[in-house]
Amino acid sequence: MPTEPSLAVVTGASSGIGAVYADRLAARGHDLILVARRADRLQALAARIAETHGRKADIHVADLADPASLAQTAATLAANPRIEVLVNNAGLAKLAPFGTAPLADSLSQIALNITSLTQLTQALLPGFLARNRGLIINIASVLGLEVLPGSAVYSGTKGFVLNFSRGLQKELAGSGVKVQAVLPAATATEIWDNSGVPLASLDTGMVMTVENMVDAALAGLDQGEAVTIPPLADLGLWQRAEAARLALFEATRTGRPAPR
Ligand SMILES: NC(=O)C1=CN([C@@H]2O[C@H](COP(=O)(O)OP(=O)(O)OC[C@H]3O[C@@H](n4cnc5c(N)ncnc54)[C@H](OP(=O)(O)O)[C@@H]3O)[C@@H](O)[C@H]2O)C=CC1
Ligand SMILES: N[C@@H](C=O)C(=O)O
Repeated sequence: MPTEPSLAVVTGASSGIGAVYADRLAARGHDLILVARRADRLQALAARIAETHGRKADIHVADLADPASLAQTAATLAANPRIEVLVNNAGLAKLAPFGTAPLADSLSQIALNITSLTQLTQALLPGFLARNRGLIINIASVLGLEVLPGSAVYSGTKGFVLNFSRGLQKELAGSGVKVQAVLPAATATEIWDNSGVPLASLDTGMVMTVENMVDAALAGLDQGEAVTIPPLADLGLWQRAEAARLALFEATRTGRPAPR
């Protein structure tokens, strides 16, 4: 009996990193559900995917920062047992000093980067666990590891994505459900011009193409990496940082105040 190809959901598929993930997952044989607000962009991508890869891409137009639209999206996805992959990619950056930034900018970053990612994961995970099969790719950022002036809220949201992913990885260990956190560094997408820091103002030598970013992230996935930092050549740096982080945590489990 021929089986239907698995379905991959990509949020924020209308541009940048999400659009390339959609292309690459289609090339790997997945049908797709493309989620974002801009229907015209999603339709154009769905047509390209059908033509290039012969895969079916449905579009789901939603504002994931809007609670009602998010709830409707979560319910629709939860009801689809063919979904095997969730790429939590939709994200927003507003890079400005917190003290003077509009509160709405902070809250919209939290709503999209944290709340929607959490709610969509919660919607799909029970089905993944019931079928003991699934993959969740959470797009964080290297700005989840470091904070620059102007990135307090954005970095906070991406720190959440990294730690949320770590928690899921521990809870799901031994199951057929895998979670990868991806921490891109600067990548040439629309996010920059929308963030208040124009892409053209960045040192071009530090900016990756979207295609290179996604292909490196998928190479990390294929090698079983739990956390992938696409431009990081020296994996030992990450391993030493992780070892130091765990040693620091262990050193707090004394139950006593430090002598100082
Ligand atoms: N580019 C970079 O340098 C880096 C990016 N990242 C992360 O990568 C992810 C993708 O960003 P990137 O491709 O760069 O940026 P883009 O701005 O190109 O893409 C963002 C995507 O999110 C969607 N989106 C934005 N707001 C909403 C919303 N309210 N509801 C639904 N979808 C929404 C957009 O679609 P639409 O407007 O049609 O709704 C778009 O498809 C983000 O999580 C970002 O934080 C991490 C590190 C570096
Ligand atoms: N998305 C970028 C900031 O706008 C980043 O995470 O580096």
